[in-house]
Amino acid sequence: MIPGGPPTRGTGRTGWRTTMARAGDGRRLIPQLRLMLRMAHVDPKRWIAGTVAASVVLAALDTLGVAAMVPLTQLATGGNTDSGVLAWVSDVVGTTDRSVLIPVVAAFVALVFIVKSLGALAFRWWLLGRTTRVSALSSAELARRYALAPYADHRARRMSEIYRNINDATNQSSSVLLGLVSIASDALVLIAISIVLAIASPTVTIFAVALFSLLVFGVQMGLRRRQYRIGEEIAATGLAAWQFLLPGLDGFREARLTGSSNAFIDGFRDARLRRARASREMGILADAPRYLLEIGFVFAILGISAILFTTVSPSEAITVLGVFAAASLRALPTLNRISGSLATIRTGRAGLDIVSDAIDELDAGGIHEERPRSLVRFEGDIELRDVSFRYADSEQLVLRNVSLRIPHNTTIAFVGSSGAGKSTLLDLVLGLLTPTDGAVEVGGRAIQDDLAAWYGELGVVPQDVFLLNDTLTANIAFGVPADGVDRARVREVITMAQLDALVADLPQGLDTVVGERGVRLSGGQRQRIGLARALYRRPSVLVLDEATSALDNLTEHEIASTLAGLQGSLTILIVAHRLSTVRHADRLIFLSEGQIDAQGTFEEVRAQNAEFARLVELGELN
Ligand SMILES: Nc1ncnc2c1ncn2[C@@H]1O[C@H](COP(=O)(O)OP(=O)(O)OP(=O)(O)O)[C@@H](O)[C@H]1O
Repeated sequence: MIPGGPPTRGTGRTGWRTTMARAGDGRRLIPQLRLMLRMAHVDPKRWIAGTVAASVVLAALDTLGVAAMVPLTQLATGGNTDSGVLAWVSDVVGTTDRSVLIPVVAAFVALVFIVKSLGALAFRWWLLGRTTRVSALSSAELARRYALAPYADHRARRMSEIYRNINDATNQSSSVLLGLVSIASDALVLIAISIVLAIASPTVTIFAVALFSLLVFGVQMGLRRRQYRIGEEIAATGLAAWQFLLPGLDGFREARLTGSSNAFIDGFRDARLRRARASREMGILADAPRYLLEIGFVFAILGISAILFTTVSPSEAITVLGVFAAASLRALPTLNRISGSLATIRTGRAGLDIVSDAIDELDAGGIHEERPRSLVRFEGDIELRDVSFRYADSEQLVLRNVSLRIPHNTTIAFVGSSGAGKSTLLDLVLGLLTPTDGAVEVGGRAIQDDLAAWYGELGVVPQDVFLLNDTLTANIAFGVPADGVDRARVREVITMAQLDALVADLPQGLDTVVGERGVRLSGGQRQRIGLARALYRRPSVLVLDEATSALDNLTEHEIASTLAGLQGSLTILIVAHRLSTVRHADRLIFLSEGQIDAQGTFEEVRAQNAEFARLVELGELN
């Protein structure tokens, strides 16, 4: 573990501590599973009906197969064909000749087992299909809720936890579902087998059921808590693995330059090794009951033989033993599967707890509805009325009673020293953050009333432009399906963002793949693509957040002239440290410690505010 590196265990609401406290809390299981099925848009009633129907058919076939062993063993041991089951069988087949009856009954038994095995395989196929689908759909739904969560909540989350929850925890959760359904259908089979055995010999049945129940119950009670713990360890190590992998690979440059790549990967390796140990223990604890059951079976055979050979005739004893052996042949794998399913459920519970806690937390935060651009548009001046803001995890107000009117189609630049609150103010105007007090209105309407409509008005150029691994066109039309892209508009914004020379240089022009696996672009080129992307949407408000920081002087000058050309035709909001970017704004807003200290033209603010004058002098805005 690297000093100061990521903790190996989560401590958030969805972390391991909460799960530890609840290990074994069976009351939450059904509501949690219902929640998961709801997330996957699966109707539990149809699911349960299908499972019960299939399980009943399979159990009936099982019963038939085991029951058919009675006449078969009776025939083999020379039982009388004039009475009982054998008389009925001879009647159906139409002969009492054993050389005909034995192969016919044996063929029937074989047929029943084949049909039952194929049926069981089909049921498993269906069940696995349903549970893996639930896993995929609930994972996608969780990802959707994370992606549509309020921005402030998102910023407070750890990416490693989001990745772990969306991937590992949903997989663990669906294994609980699979385990439960498997147990339900296996239990039906066991009951059916016990009924047949009880008809053949009640004493043997009571003995066998008591012995196996005791074995299964005893072993499972012993394993219970350990299996929960293993599930928690798997969830915790999943989180730890992401926590080391992300800085090691996402933070590649920093890791390389600080010589900490190996330390991060060592942390990742330790987490994976811990997980491997937990997985091994999980496998052993799931398998161990099987061996104990097999030993139990041998004792059962000995015990039953002792009972039978001392109480009934040898031929009757052999018949009952034959039925018992056939029943055990079916019951043992079923019991083993039940032990395995119980292990899966217990180790999967940690994941289910994590997913349901995450959903509770996401639901409490609310969800942003994405809608197409509304017909009722936001038009007019932007007005901040007495806006104060505090981040949820902090006591201090970052902005205090800010009141400000931004007239329609003007260009406003926000300036101030680092930490003054510029980006926070911008996020409030964008509607990404909600004021703690006060309101942001446009044309007299609060933007929070219809955020989707407000977002439709905005074109935002961030400091760090996110590039899709796709063509330049797709990167500019961001999110618009290929057949819906307005190529003429793409060309227009390419020119506006001073990208013509770049396009001319690219091997396939606008259709060149850029980004991760395509042509690498410089920081300045990325920022210009960001500008083209923002303009493509024909915004009525263009927002640049440190968006010219990576441009060389010449490009910055050209972008500034593009902005100057746009000035007056739309509202432009700029946060920048560069003097040349903010110099020609209609108005500068100087922020200091969360309040507006001065506003006016560049020269007016310079004359009014000593701190701003000093920043200009020090070249901090240059
Ligand atoms: N998520 C957060 N939780 C708590 N405090 C925060 C959070 N984000 C920012 N802050 C604090 O809010 C204050 C304003 O930050 P903000 O990023 O708005 O400043 P800024 O003027 O844009 O700074 P810079 O020019 O350095 O980007 C800072 O003191 C910062 O530490």
